[in-house]
Amino acid sequence: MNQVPFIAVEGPIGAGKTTLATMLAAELNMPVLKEIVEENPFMERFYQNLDEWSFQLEMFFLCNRYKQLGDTESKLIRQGTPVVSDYHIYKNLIFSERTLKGREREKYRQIYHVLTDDLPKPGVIVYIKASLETLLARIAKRGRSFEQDMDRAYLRQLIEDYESAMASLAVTEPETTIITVDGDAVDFVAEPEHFDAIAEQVKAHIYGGPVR
Ligand SMILES: Nc1ncnc2c1ncn2[C@@H]1O[C@H](COP(=O)(O)OP(=O)(O)OP(=O)(O)O)[C@@H](O)[C@H]1O
Ligand SMILES: Nc1nc(=O)c2ncn([C@H]3C[C@H](O)[C@@H](CO)O3)c2[nH]1
Repeated sequence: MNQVPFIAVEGPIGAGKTTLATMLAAELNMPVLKEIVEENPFMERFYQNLDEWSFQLEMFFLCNRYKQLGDTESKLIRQGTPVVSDYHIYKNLIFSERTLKGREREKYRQIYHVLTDDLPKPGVIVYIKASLETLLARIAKRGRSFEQDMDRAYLRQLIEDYESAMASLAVTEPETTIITVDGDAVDFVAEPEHFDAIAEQVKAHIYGGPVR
């Protein structure tokens, strides 16, 4: 890779993105970019009534990520500082295609492309995939009140949506390396060698991988 390394950790809700991104940033000595959650004023209402609040929630996430990634590009990447992020901007489309319908979905798509087409895209995505059981256990362990009654069907759908999205990114953005982590079998928190194996793969791509 001959450009400034930009790594994104992705996966469905509770997969361990923030945890792994923070660990990778420490290992690689890079700043970590974390998405805004608690400050989102629509989060609680969204989980109580998806149909009513999804457009506001998706727009809030989109505007926040647009600002964060714009700042990251100007203040870090363009200055030569590599970054690890706990999300990829594409997740906006993964969620919005699931939560929005009809005209709102169409309007959101247009705004998404206008805002994101020239944002920096990561060269490496670490995709944590995990079963419904694993995700539910982690969501329960983390204990955010607004997530505790999450509809299982919604989470199950998102697992599938993530699978399709990663398969489609592999085709539409072949220059992006996708490292898939089996979140059911690999425990990068409890097993140092599991984390080391992921970190080695990332290092191989950013320092020793093919020149992009
Ligand atoms: N490999 C793991 N083994 C056990 N617990 C884990 C593991 N990874 C993360 N956790 C725990 O699971 C919970 C969710 O992790 P985390 O917040 O990193 O997920 P996330 O993917 O960033 O979530 P979100 O999609 O909501 O942003 C946390 O309590 C974290 O400590
Ligand atoms: N609908 C929707 N769209 C998004 O872009 C999005 N990004 C994150 N989330 C939800 C998942 C966790 O509950 C919580 C923290 O990740 O916020 C989202 N929900």
